[in-house]
Order: sequence, then C-alpha cells, then structure tokens
Amino acid sequence: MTARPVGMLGGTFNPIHHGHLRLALELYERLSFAQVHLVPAANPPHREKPTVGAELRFAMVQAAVAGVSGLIADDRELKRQGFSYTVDTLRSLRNEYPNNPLCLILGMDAFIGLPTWQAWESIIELAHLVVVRRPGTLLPMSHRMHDFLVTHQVNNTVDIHTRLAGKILVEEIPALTISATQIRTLVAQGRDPSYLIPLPVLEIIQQYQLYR
Ligand SMILES: Nc1ncnc2c1ncn2[C@@H]1O[C@H](COP(=O)(O)OP(=O)(O)OP(=O)(O)O)[C@@H](O)[C@H]1O
Ligand SMILES: O=C(O)c1ccc[n+]([C@@H]2O[C@H](COP(=O)([O-])O)[C@@H](O)[C@H]2O)c1
Repeated sequence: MTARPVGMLGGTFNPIHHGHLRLALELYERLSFAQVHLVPAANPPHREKPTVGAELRFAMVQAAVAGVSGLIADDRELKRQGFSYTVDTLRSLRNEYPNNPLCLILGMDAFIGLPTWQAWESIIELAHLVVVRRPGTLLPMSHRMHDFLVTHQVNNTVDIHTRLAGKILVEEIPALTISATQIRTLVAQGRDPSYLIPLPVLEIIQQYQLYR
C-alpha cells in the first residue's frame, strides 16, 4: 500500500473563489487525499499575463485556506522563471513526495485541451488525472481524447491509491457557477462580490484596490 494521494489544483486564481475551494475540499474528502496543493500559476503559459501579480494572487490563496485542514497554498511556481508549466510543477511534487500517488485535478474542458500543454504525455507518467465533469456531460466518442480517456480510465479509487500515477478518474461534481472573471467584473463595477469569495480574500482585494 502506498501513502495517501496528494492532489494538485493549479489555476490563475485571479482571485481564488468558492468554486475552486469547494472543488478542492470535495475531492480532498471524497478521494481521501493527504492534502490538496493549490498552486497559482506565476506566469500562465496559455493566457495573457494576469492583471494582478503572482505574489498577491498567492497571498489571496494563502488567506483563503488559512486554518482549513487539507488545503495547502503552494508557491512553487512563483519560485521558477519562465512559463509555469504544469509538467515542471508535477516533477517538483514528485521529488517532494516520492511515495505518494499524485493527482492532477482538471476540469473536462482542460482535459480536452491537454494535448496543447507542454510535454503532456509526461504528465500522465508523473500523476493520475482526476477529471471533473458536471453531471450529465459526456466526452463525445468522436473526440480525439476519447480513446486516451478510455485507455487510462479507472472506475474506482483503488487504483488511484495503489499506483503512483498513470490513471484517469472521472468525478462528477456539481459546479458552483462562480468565475474569477465574474468577481473582477463585479469589483470593477463597484459592486460587492461577498459570498462568492472568502472574506479574507475580499479584504486583500479592498486593501490593494484590485480590479478597480
Ligand atoms: N466554479 C468553479 N467550479 C469548479 N471548478 C472551477 C470553477 N472555476 C474554475 N474552476 C477550475 O479551477 C481551475 C483554475 O481556474 P481559474 O483560476 O482559471 O479560475 P476561473 O474562475 O476559471 O478564472 P477566469 O474567470 O479568470 O477564467 C481550472 O481548472 C478551472 O476549471
Ligand atoms: O503546462 C502547460 O502547458 C499548461 C497549459 C495550460 C494550462 N496549464 C495550467 O492549467 C491550470 C489552470 O489554468 P487556468 O488558465 O484555467 O487558470 C494552471 O495551473 C495552468 O498553469 C498548464
């Protein structure tokens, strides 16, 4: 028996919100993870430079998980230069946790786009994928990732706990319809994003006058 799996949820987290946090906590409990690392992308490879710097986005993640058992604010991507490639983050986590299964948490949308990621075939050698989909949504059989999914998919958590990497578990989780874009828009309009984000995150947004 290996050690308990370690989860990783990467994101721009501009800002982190209750959608991210519920997802991480739900999987932490459901899959009996040792912990879930929330990793802000310092320099996201696939989107424009975020309007808020990595240090402040990390500070918001830290504030959001302070005192929450099982969720860890992880700044390892802030310590690297260049684009924040997930494969490099997983290599770093693998060095830190040689005996734990690693689980990369991905939405179905991100999973579909995985072939555009840096060294994507190495990702599945370093970690399992926990692919989150909304109830009722299926990947069409015609999709190029369908066969990849079927080849690697497992239907229960045993393989995730007994192997270090290489499997895909699809988890159905009702999404909270919250997005960081929505929060930035509310703040820019002078409106109140309370109840979409934790209070300590709102306090940082107000203190630094973010998203105005
Ligand atoms: N409401 C949500 N419920 C579940 N997962 C979410 C939710 N919002 C984002 N995620 C997932 O969290 C990860 C990081 O998301 P990200 O930081 O890009 O947030 P976002 O709200 O999608 O941001 P933006 O609106 O700026 O695009 C992604 O895998 C994304 O699919
Ligand atoms: O490594 C890559 O090539 C890569 C390409 C696209 C996205 N990612 C990661 O996917 C995570 C979610 O990204 P986003 O844009 O939804 O916040 C974040 O950790 C990104 O660094 C990683």
